Amino acid sequence: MVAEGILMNKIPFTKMNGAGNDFIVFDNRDGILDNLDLKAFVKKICDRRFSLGADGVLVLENSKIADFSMRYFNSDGSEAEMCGNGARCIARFAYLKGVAKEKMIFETKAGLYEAEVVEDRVRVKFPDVDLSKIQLDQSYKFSEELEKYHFATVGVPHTVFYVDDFSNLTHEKIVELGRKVRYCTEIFPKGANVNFVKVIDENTIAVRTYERGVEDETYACGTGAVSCAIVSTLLGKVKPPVVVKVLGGTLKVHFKIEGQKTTEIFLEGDARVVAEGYILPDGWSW
Ligand SMILES: N[C@@H](CCC[C@H](N)C(=O)O)C(=O)O
Repeated sequence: MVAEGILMNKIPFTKMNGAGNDFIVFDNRDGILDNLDLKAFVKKICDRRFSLGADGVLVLENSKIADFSMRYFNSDGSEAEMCGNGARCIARFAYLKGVAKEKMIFETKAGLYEAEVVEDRVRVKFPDVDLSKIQLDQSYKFSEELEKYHFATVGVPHTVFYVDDFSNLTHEKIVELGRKVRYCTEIFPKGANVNFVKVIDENTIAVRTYERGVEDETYACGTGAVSCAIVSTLLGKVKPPVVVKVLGGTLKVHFKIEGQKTTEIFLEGDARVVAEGYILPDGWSW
C-alpha cells in the first residue's frame, strides 16, 4: 500500500551530462510539472545527498515558434536565461525523444538557438554577440589575487580572469575566489559566473568555472567556454576555433569576429544520457 502511494506521483526524468556538467531533464509538454513549485522542486532534486543530484535542471516545453522551448534552472532553484551545456543536452534529449530531427531550433530566455546532433556529440549555434557587450581590461580589487578582469554576456554574465597555472588553484581556492567576484554586487548586481583561464597554445585554453546558482565549481560551463574563447581571441591570446579544456572533458568553440559582432558562434562537445527513471515524492517532498 505504502509503495503504491509513493509510486502514484512519480515523475519521469532523464539524467544527462555534457563534459561533466550534469542535468536532470524533464519533458513537460504535457504539463506534468505544472502544479509544482519549480524553484523548491529543483533545489530538492539537485541535492546530491538526499536526492538525485545535478548542477541544474532542464525542462523541455512546447513552443509556437520553434521545435521546442528550453527552461534552465540552476541547482539553487534560480532560473537562468541560458545554459550552453544544458542546450547541448536538451538538443540530444529532444532528438532521442522524437521531438526534433538531427537539426533543430529551440527557444530559450536568451533567444533562439540552433543545434545539430551527431551521435553523442552536439553542436549548438549561439546568436551573434555584440562586441559592445564585452568589456576588456577592467579593474576592481576583488581580493589580493584578483584585480584585472574581463566581462562578457553570452546568454548569461561571465567574468574572465587569466592565471599562469592551476597548480595553486585548488577546488577550495576556486570557490573562495569565485564567491568574492560572484557576490560583488557593486559591480555585478545580478551576480556573475567566474572563469579562470590558462592559455595553452594559440588554439587552446584551459578553463575552470565557478558557477552562479550552483555556487560551486562545476566540471564544465558551456557559456563560460564561449565567453573565454571570444575574450581570449579579442585579447590576441588565441585564434578560433578554440579548444577549451575543462575538468570534465573538452569543448570546442567556433566563431568569427566581423566588425562589431561575433558571428557564427558554435559550441561543440559530448552530451550523454546516463540514466532514465522516475523521481518519487520521497526524492523531493521532505
Ligand atoms: N552551466 C551553464 C551555465 C548555467 C547558468 C549559470 N550558472 C548562470 O546562472 O548564469 C553553461 O553550460 O553555460
